[in-house]
Amino acid sequence: MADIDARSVARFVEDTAHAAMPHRLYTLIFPMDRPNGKVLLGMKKRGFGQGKLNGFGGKVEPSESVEQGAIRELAEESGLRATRVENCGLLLFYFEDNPVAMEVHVFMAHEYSGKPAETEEMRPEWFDIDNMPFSQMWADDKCWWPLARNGRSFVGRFWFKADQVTITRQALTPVDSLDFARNARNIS
Ligand SMILES: Nc1ncnc2c1[nH]c(=O)n2[C@H]1C[C@H](O)[C@@H](COP(=O)(O)OP(=O)(O)OP(=O)(O)O)O1
Repeated sequence: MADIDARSVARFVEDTAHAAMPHRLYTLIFPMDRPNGKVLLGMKKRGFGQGKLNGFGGKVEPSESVEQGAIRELAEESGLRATRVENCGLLLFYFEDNPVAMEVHVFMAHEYSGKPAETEEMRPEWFDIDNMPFSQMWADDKCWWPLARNGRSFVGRFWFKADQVTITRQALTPVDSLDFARNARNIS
């Protein structure tokens, strides 16, 4: 699974090559119900990733932190208001037909209020954390979900073909801390 060590992944995110590379910031947040072993996913009804089950999230606005963006997107897409979140992963996606990389900051929501409600963008549904519907999710999710599910922080890089299904190369590693990702910003 992991083909490079944690420091080299961290260095990649920090180094000048990545810093100079066009990339856009996104969030991805998973409301967890640990006592019942459940996670809330949403069926994406429109736009990028339509027809896939995923966590909630989207583009980070210039005026907000990635954490604020994750909480906002969760509220907009599911109706839940997160009150305790944890940054658990960083995913970098490259597509062969797009020069702009996606830098996705992954969160777990451990405490939240409200009831999940269908929105224009997402249809929420609870799933068993040990029986995830990977065949309906992005192809990378089955690689890193076991780390997230077990409370490990991780950094992953995935190179996709234009079909948005086929992964041609990947690197995934657990990390002790995601502090190095705190200064994330959009590069255009
Ligand atoms: N490969 C993969 N695995 C897991 N999750 C994702 C991917 N690729 C992705 O894009 N994602 C996630 C990251 C984000 O949470 C969404 C994509 O955000 P998007 O819906 O395009 O952003 P919004 O800001 O909500 O979009 P609009 O409102 O402009 O439609 O998927």
